[in-house]
Amino acid sequence: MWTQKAARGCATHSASPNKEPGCAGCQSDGAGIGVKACTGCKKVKYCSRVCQKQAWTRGHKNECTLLKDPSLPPLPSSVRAALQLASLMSSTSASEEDKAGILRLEAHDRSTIEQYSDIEQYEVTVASARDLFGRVSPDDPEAFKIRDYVGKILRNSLTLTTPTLDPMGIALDPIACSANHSCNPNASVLFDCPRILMRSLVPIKKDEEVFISYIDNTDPYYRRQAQLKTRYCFKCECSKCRLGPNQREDKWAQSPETLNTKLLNLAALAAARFPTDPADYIGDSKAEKDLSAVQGNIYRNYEGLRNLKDNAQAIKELENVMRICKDSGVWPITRQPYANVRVDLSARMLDEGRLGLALFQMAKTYFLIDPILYPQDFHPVRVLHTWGLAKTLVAAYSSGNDPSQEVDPGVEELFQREFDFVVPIWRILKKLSVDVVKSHGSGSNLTFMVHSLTQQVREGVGMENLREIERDPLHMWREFERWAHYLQY
Ligand SMILES: C[S@@+](CC[C@H](N)C(=O)[O-])C[C@H]1O[C@@H](n2cnc3c(N)ncnc32)[C@H](O)[C@@H]1O
Repeated sequence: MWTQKAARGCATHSASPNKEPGCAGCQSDGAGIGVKACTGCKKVKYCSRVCQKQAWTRGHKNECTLLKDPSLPPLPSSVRAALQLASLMSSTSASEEDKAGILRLEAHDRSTIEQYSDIEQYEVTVASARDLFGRVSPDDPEAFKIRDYVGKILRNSLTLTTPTLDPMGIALDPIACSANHSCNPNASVLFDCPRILMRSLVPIKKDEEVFISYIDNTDPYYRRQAQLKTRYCFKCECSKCRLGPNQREDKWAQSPETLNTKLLNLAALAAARFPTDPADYIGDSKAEKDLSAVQGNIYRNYEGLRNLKDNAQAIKELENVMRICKDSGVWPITRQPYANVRVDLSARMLDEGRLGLALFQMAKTYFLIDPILYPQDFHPVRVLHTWGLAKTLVAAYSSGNDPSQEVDPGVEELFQREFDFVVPIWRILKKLSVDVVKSHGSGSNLTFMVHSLTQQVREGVGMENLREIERDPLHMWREFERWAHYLQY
C-alpha cells in the first residue's frame, strides 16, 4: 500500500477546469506515462510512475469523499493511512495475494506500546479512522478491523521516499516489512518507482539476518532510540546502540562546556519553549542540558522548514539554522541535523538558480561529510548526493556555454578563473557509473539516468579529449577540492 502525506483531493481538478489535469501526485503532465482517474470522484488522476499501484488511487476515493466535508480538519497521516488500508482491503481490485500479505503482518497493540502518551495517540487514531470510515462506508465490516490495521501500520510501515530520498508518506509492503531494524544495517530499502528495492550494503552470508534501518541512522543515539520507541515500540539493541551514546554520531567538535555564550540565551529560550524531549537528551551537566535545548530547537526548526513552500524564505531560515550550528563552536559538520540541513539548503538553492553557492555546499558534502556518514562509496544516500553534484556541475557548465542563458554570478566567476568543469564532471560520472549499479542495481531508473548522462558527456567531449582531461595537467581536481572550504558555514 502506498500513501501520501499531502491530500490534494478534488481541488487539483477544479483548479484548472479548462486543462486536462495531469498527475495529482507528482504534478507531471502525464504525457507518455499514463494516468488513471480516481474511482471515487472520477476526476483526479494519478500517474502510474510515481503514484503508481492502483491501491493509491483507490485510497484516494475515501479521502476524496471525506475532503468534501468542510467541517473536517486535515487528516493526520496515521488516520489517513488506516483509512486507505481499510479501503484497500475492502476493494475487489486488490489481489488476494496482496491482501493475504497484509493480513499476515503482525500488529502493535496496547500491550506492546509502552508509553501512556503513545497509547493515547494510538486510541485517538483508531477512533478517528473508524468514525471516518463509518461515514464513507456505513455498512462495511472492515470498520471493525481498523484497530488491527492501525497496529499493523504502526508496526510495519516504512517511510516512503521519492527516488531522491525526500519523505513522501509511508509504505506497507509485506516483503520489505519482514526485515528487522539495525542502526548499523547490512541492507537498505529504496523506492525505485514502481518497484521497492532491497540492496545489500555489505556482503551478506547465507542464513545471516538482513537488517535495514527504519530511521535516519546518522542521528545521535538518544534520538534514534526515541524515534524507534515511539514509532515502532521497541528498544533498539543493535550492534551500534549496544555501544551506547559515544559513537561518532554523538561526538562534539569540542566539549559542550565551550558552547558559545551567545547561544546560551538561545538555549534558555528553547528550554522555556519546549518541554524536555528524550530524543534531545545529551547529558545531565548544565552545559549538556543547555546544548540539548539548542539541539532540540535546531531539530524542530529544521523539521518545520522541510515542507515550507516558499524557497527564498526556506533558504534564509536554513542558513540561519546552519549559522547557529557553526556559531555554537561545538557542532561538527558531520553531526545531524547540520549535515542534512546543508543538503536541503543546496537543493533549495538549485531551485532558485543559485548554482554557484549550491555547488560549494555540495562540494563540502561530497568531500568532507558523506565519506564519514556513509563509509561505502556506493551507499545509496552518497550516490544520490553525488548524482546531484554531477548534474549541477553539468548545468553550471552548460549555462556558461549557452549565450541564451543567464549565468549565475558564482558560476560566472568560476569561468572567469578558467575553471575547467569537465574535469570534475567526467571524474565523478565515471566513478558514479560503477557505484550506482552497486547501490541501485543495473535495472534502476537512477542507473539509467547516470549512464545516459555519462554517455552524453563521452560523446560530446570525445574519448581523445577525455583521456587528456583524465590526466588533469592543470590540477583542476585539486582546485575543485578547495571548493569544499570556500563557505564559512
Ligand atoms: C517491519 S516489522 C519487522 C518484522 C518483525 N520481526 C515482525 O515479524 O513483525 C517491525 C517490527 O519488528 C520489531 N523489530 C524490528 N527490529 C527490531 C529490533 N532490532 N529489535 C527489536 N524489535 C524489532 C518491532 O516491533 C517493529 O515494530
